[in-house]
Amino acid sequence: MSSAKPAFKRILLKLSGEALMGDDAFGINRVTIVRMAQEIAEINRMGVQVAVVIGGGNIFRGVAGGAVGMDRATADYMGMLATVMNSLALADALDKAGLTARVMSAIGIDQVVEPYVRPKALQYLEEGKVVVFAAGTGNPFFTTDTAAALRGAEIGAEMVLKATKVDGVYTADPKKDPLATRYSEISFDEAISRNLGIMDATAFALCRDQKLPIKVFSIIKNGALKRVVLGEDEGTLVYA
Ligand SMILES: Nc1ncnc2c1ncn2[C@@H]1O[C@H](COP(=O)(O)OP(=O)(O)O)[C@@H](O)[C@H]1O
Ligand SMILES: O=c1ccn([C@@H]2O[C@H](COP(=O)(O)OP(=O)(O)O)[C@@H](O)[C@H]2O)c(=O)[nH]1
Repeated sequence: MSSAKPAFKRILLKLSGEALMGDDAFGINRVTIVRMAQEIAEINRMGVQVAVVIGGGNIFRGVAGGAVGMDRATADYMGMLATVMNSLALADALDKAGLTARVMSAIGIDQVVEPYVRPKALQYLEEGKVVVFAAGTGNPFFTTDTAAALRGAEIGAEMVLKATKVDGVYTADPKKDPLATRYSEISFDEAISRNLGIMDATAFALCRDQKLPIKVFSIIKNGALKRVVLGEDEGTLVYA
């Protein structure tokens, strides 16, 4: 076991919903979610307080519903409910990995999970429990990236760790432009002015205003989360 000291006391981890699909076409891939839970358990055991915001794109995306003629706000509520399902699956996997996880929802569904109450979330984190924030911000027209920025700021996280399908922020979308190159770091102002599609502008602006740095790194690469937490060179740092 490594005796290296983590660089953070409290982090907010954003997991892309689509990344939960693994190699499947949709839904939650068992192997992927179990591996993620184990990686979270590893950093939690190093003494890092971990809060998680999870996306819902593997199940439903509001924009997709809106595009086929659904009322956008209704479609967004469906997207938020999708994040609740992912949160329950992740909490279950975290429990099986030996951790204690608590899911807190931004929308009231008290029979399923407890509501988000900030002091309660802080208490859980202090106790070493992993808190999974479900239902995004609780508002349509937002994303779970913005929820990650919001909750990260609220709980006083030192950094937002965005685990996604790409291994950092590129000069252009690397899935569309094979010539795109990766930044090792980039300022919020530059990321916003260059319109880099890795995160929406609302999330970037909130983190910039709160001086909350973001690290974008690969969810696919084994051990990347631990390397980020140890302050090693991994992914792209977005700074204020
Ligand atoms: N400049 C960029 N650098 C890196 N990734 C980008 C960039 N622009 C767009 N992307 C896309 O952003 C996605 C990562 O964001 P994420 O929120 O995890 O995905 P999604 O919204 O598809 O669930 C990547 O799959 C990548 O294709
Ligand atoms: O505060 C929020 C967070 C999410 N969503 C909805 O939930 C969906 C899933 O979230 P997201 O697309 O951010 O997930 P990810 O890209 O991480 O899979 C979004 O498309 C929105 O429809 C929303 O309306 N408000």
